[in-house]
Amino acid sequence: MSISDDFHVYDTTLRDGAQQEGLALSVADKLAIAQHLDDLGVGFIEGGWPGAVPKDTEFFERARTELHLRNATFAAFGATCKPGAVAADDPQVAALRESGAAVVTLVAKSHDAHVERALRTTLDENLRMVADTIRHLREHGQRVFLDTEHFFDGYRANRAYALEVVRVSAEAGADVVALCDTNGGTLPRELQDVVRDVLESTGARLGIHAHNDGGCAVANSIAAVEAGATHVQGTINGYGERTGNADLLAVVANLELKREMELLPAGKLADAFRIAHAIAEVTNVPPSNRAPYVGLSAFAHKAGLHASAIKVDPDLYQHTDPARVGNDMRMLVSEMAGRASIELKGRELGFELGDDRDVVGRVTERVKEMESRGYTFEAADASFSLLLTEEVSGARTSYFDVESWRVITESRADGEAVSEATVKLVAAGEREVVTGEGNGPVNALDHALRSAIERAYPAVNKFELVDYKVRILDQGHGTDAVIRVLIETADGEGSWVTVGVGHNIVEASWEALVDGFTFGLLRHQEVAR
Ligand SMILES: CC(=O)SCCNC(=O)CCNC(=O)[C@H](O)C(C)(C)COP(=O)(O)OP(=O)(O)OC[C@H]1O[C@@H](n2cnc3c(N)ncnc32)[C@H](O)[C@@H]1OP(=O)(O)O
Ligand SMILES: CC(=O)C(=O)O
Repeated sequence: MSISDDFHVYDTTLRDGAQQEGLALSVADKLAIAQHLDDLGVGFIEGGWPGAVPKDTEFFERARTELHLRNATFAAFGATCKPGAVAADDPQVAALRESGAAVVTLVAKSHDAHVERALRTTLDENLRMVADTIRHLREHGQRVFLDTEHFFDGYRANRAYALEVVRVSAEAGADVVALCDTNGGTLPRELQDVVRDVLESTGARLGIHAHNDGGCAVANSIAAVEAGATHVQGTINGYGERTGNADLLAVVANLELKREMELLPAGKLADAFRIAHAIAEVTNVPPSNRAPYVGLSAFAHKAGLHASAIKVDPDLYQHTDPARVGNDMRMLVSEMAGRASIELKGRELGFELGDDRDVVGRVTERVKEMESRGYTFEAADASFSLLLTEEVSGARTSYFDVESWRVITESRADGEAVSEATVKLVAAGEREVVTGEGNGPVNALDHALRSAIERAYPAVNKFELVDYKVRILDQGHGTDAVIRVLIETADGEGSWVTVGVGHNIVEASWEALVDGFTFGLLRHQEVAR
């Protein structure tokens, strides 16, 4: 059962979202996403087009027994019957009937040129197809929503016909007529005027289905709701064909937080961040950091002036409290930092620096100076933490003293290139001279370093290099350029990022590697010996 019929939050991630280039969902993926959507509390989940896409037919079959929805109602998507045919005899309409979905969302033409040129039939025949299919499904006990393809372009070309499609649909029994901005090029003010006119002229219950080709899908959805639409369609993370559909979480968050509408079950908006990211894991499409509300950067502050005001009151630089959508405020430390940024970031990392103006001043200067040489701390919290520890305690955290390291790469007779590293260091009073092999120089150094210190610090065996990023900073200099390396290390419980910079890629990698191990040992509360 849907939560409330007064306003519909209608998700089409599994149908229109799946039309995104590069997104391919298995039936298991679709079931997992449907579960997340139900947990979020949307009213309707459009599961796909049974009868047209075999996976979607299977999805509806399996969903019946494998999913027990608490909040949402399934909708099956499909087209009206064909020109010259009756709905009762149409195999695709039969598939919609047999899907078991309580709701069928029919797509119909509402633009005269599409009826005549794409459907190759008359305007009257299209109206008959729409009415016949709606009536047929209603007689078989299904609720019908109607998606009017290309509605806004159709309205511009032939207002009377576009309105007639809405009227006929409502009279035939469609509960909602969703006006579709299929090509996504309509602007909010025009869209709002059209929605108002359709509402006044037809009295039908209206919905909105907006695409983002002009970058206005969320704004258009809100504009439609403000003009009287009571059904809003969209997708999680704005997935969809071309530039995507309206990002449903942004639409809902805006309406709940800025218009005081209650659309999801109480408290569920605070799951938005978690669910957007959980669904991105299933789709295997990296989530955009810059997504409104749920992006990692949505509440990340970099400019020093912002931080100084946020110190007084976070609301001074935030449009809403990130906790309301399950996100967090983050401070970014960079060359644009001021004292306040350092103080707030320090607090985030567990350092109370408020009373120590000298330390804050020194750290600010060091960050600016190091960033001017190519370091970046905003993505390397662990290196920044080590820097802070050094300035607070007066000494660099050190678990081992490196005497020297070297690495060679040889091409063997079999054509394979392998690297061998030698590391000489003193750990816990013992001198170690250790070699390590690897499929590249950094891999070899990683093996040698971990062998050299594992006797003194066994925790190092839990560390794993999970990501390695290289960036050439002054590209004009070719092989003489400055190189920045970011290394992410994990220990099964979490991960941390360190940075190294140098003219030599191996030298930069070594710096990031040593910081990575040092931070890891500190994290495991190993005592430097
Ligand atoms: C705007 C949207 O995103 S709507 C959703 C679009 N989604 C999809 O297309 C994904 C699933 N689609 C499919 O699997 C296939 O396209 C199918 C099974 C629907 C149809 O495949 P085919 O029969 O091979 O036809 P094809 O895709 O080439 O053409 C579509 C046919 O539907 C007709 N059609 C288009 N819109 C409608 C409509 N609203 N009502 C009835 N028929 C329609 C077209 O005129 C065309 O008919 P024709 O075969 O007589 O020329
Ligand atoms: C129905 C649909 O997906 C559209 O018109 O964009």
